Amino acid sequence: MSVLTSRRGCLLWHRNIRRSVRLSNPKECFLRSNPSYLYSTSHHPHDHHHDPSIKRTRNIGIIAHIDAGKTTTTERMLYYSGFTRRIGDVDDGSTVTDFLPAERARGITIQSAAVTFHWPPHQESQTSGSDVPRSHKTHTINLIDTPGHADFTFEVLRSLRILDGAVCILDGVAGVEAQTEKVWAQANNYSIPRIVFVNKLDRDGAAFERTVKEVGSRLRGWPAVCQIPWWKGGKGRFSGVGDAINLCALGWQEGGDGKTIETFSMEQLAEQEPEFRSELLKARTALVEALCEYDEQLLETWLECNDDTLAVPAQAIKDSLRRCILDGSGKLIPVFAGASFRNIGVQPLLDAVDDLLPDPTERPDPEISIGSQKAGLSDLLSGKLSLATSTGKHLAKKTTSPTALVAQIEACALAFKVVNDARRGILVYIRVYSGSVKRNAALWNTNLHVTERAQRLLQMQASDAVEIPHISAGQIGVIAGLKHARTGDTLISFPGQHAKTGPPAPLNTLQLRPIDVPPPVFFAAIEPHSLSEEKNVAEILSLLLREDPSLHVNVDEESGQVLLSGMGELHLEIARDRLVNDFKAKATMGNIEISYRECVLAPSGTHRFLFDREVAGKKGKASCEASISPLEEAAVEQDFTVHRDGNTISIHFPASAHDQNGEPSLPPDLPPAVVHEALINGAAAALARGPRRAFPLHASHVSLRFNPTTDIFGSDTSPAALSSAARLAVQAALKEAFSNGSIGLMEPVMNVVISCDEASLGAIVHDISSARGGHVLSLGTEGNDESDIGLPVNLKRIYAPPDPFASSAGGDTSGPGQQRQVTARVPLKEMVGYLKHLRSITGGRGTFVMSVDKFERLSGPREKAV
Ligand SMILES: Nc1nc2c(ncn2[C@@H]2O[C@H](COP(=O)(O)OP(=O)(O)OP(=O)(O)O)[C@@H](O)[C@H]2O)c(=O)[nH]1
Repeated sequence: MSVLTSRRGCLLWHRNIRRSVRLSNPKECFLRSNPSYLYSTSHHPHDHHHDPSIKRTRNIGIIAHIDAGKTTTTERMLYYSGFTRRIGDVDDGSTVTDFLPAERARGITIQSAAVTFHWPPHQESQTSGSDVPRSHKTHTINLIDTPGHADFTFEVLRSLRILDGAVCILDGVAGVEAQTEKVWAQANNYSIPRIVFVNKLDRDGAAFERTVKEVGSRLRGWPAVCQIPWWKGGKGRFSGVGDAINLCALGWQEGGDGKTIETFSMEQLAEQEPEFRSELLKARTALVEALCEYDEQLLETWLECNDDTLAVPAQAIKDSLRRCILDGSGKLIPVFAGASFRNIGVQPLLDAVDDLLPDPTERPDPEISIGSQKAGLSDLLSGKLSLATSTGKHLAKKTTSPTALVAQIEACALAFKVVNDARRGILVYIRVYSGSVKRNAALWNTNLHVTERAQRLLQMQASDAVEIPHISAGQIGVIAGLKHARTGDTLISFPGQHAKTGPPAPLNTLQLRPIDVPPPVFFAAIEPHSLSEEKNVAEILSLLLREDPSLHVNVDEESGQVLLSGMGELHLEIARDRLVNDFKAKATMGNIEISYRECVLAPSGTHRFLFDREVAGKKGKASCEASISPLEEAAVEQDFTVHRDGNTISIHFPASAHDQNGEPSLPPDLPPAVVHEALINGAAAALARGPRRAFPLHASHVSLRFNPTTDIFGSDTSPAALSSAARLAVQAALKEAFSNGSIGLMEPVMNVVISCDEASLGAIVHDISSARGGHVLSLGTEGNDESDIGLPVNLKRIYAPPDPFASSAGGDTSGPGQQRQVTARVPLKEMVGYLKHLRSITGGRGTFVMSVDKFERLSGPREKAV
């Protein structure tokens, strides 16, 4: 049984225990009643000599379903912080954060921009006094904007991994939507502390109670209602909120800019809004009771207040909320209320960001990969991680110990966004995880293996920028002028590093919070309007790829056709907009099509290819042997193996070709790393185009055999010649497989989650399983279905104030329970245009999300239909 279903029992249990050990030690009493003291002394694993202002830094994001009001809320935040002089309006396209023309036109956020502002503004802050709430001291807020559409999931993931906290905005009419659930689950994976803001409470049909219950049923955490909506006189205009933490009401003037907030004490409410006052008292009791189930410290305070929930100090409640959400599990979810568009509720939400969300030093150690090991960054930096064993022979040869090497790392940062700014050129947004990136530092890019100099460092304020001398751990900033760094690359600064090969291995492979990008499933041909445009179009495409590495470009070796592939139709449409409208490329994008794959069904023979031709005016000669087999049958135990786009490529050197250290013996101008890269790139190019229908290969294993004595021809053997030899040898193997009839076709199969009401369930299941060739995996009732997302929550116990405008069906706990959730696996081809169909069979109420499960071999009749 869960904690939540045994609320009362659990409370009593705590009380008994606590009563019997009544605190007698004054120091312990002090610690318990001053949780902030506990915070400041807590030792944190990666708390290495941070600048004190880091405690007052919040790196947060706003996550929401499309149209929930993220942009509107951000704009209000910037306005109240004094950052902008007028309130931007999404509908007239003048907002600060959505600054790409494509975003303005669509009114959706497709690109994360980080904006730095201060809350509260300096003139309103207080700094003296130890019991001053956090929200009275000026904090630096780095707000990272995240996109809301499913096609931009990787944008979302890339932003999520650098956040320390998030505000999730819900539409108070639509409630919790499919995309919100998806992003919420991703935020759970990254353990990001979150608070919820129920927006649009001014709209007809707004239902705070229903939305709160959906927070419980669909986000699977306990909603801790911190504010309740205030409709004047019970059913009038939405004009403010009741604050259950501070026990007061906050009122906003109709039609004003929202800067002036009128506070109403409980005494005033007793006179003017007695019913609202009594609801607020209920909310306070429910809040304290809920927190006590998760937090013994608050339970203690409550007992000290003689069980009077109203006597519990506001600060103790804030500290408790903070502790309860710090682990990022989403088990308890603080809920706030407002209507950003009417300028209601935004300032208290900002206070909650300061008060409840963590500073960078309170976050868990960031994940890294180094060589083939996975670990935490502080384990590496503190020397706890044993590097020598991971890469054995590489480090053994070095004279410096790995610990001493690690100690020399000056800075470690993650590039989380690349933006082409019309005025400033290419801007790379970074988050620094350790040390400090200084102006002019040489930065080694551990993904691309190049060094670049950070010539200018900026702090971005949406469309304005301020030059800064360094960006230190925990902070977010921008490097201007980098030529290579892409979204997702790790940059390290290591004094005395070699400009070409970077820091010594394995430090040169250090990667922060790596994420897996699933394979692209849609593609379209890009046709430059003329030959002279080709180069320009190629440059723009490479910039698009730097911005968004979930886009891929393939140039077909034979036809010369350029194919752009991505995660979804909208993903490619936006790329086209960027290409044609924003970058003015003179090119056309063809139809968006499903990206099938080819696979090898049986192992091929071994093919040797001797390449002997002039490449760019220079003689090139090299040879190589290749064979190809189905991945599951291959014994992948070669000297050197890499995974590429769902395939593996191995290189095997004959035993005679190794030196005494076990490294392949190669001429000095062709070191192992160069030979590996050239051969792998050649093989990967061959795999990009299958012999049957020109689709990329998938689930295949290439084995390359390379003998330096017979395959290298003195100075005629360049890396380009090696690549060509490998490519042509693999192509020969593929050709053989094709002529033997052993090339199959594969299609992307999606995991689909459809939310609908009970009435449309039958029609949806029938359509999915008979018309679309899908398999229904489960039919859950939201809220009852035990999934791995979190605890099942007992809806009946959740507190929320009654909705004054509830429809006849609403108002009881069964409301959200009627929602059903269909989980199915369906071929992507059958899901094209599904939203329209779903809307028609559900009267517009059904929603769905999907993600690639895997590629599956096509059966005979389906294969013919391709
Ligand atoms: N009535 C009302 N409308 C609102 C409120 N907040 C936002 N809106 C409207 O809702 C629409 C969507 O708001 P946005 O701020 O663009 O939403 P978003 O979440 O940023 O959307 P994307 O950028 O598309 O993901 C706009 O037309 C807003 O004017 C609100 O509090 N009340």
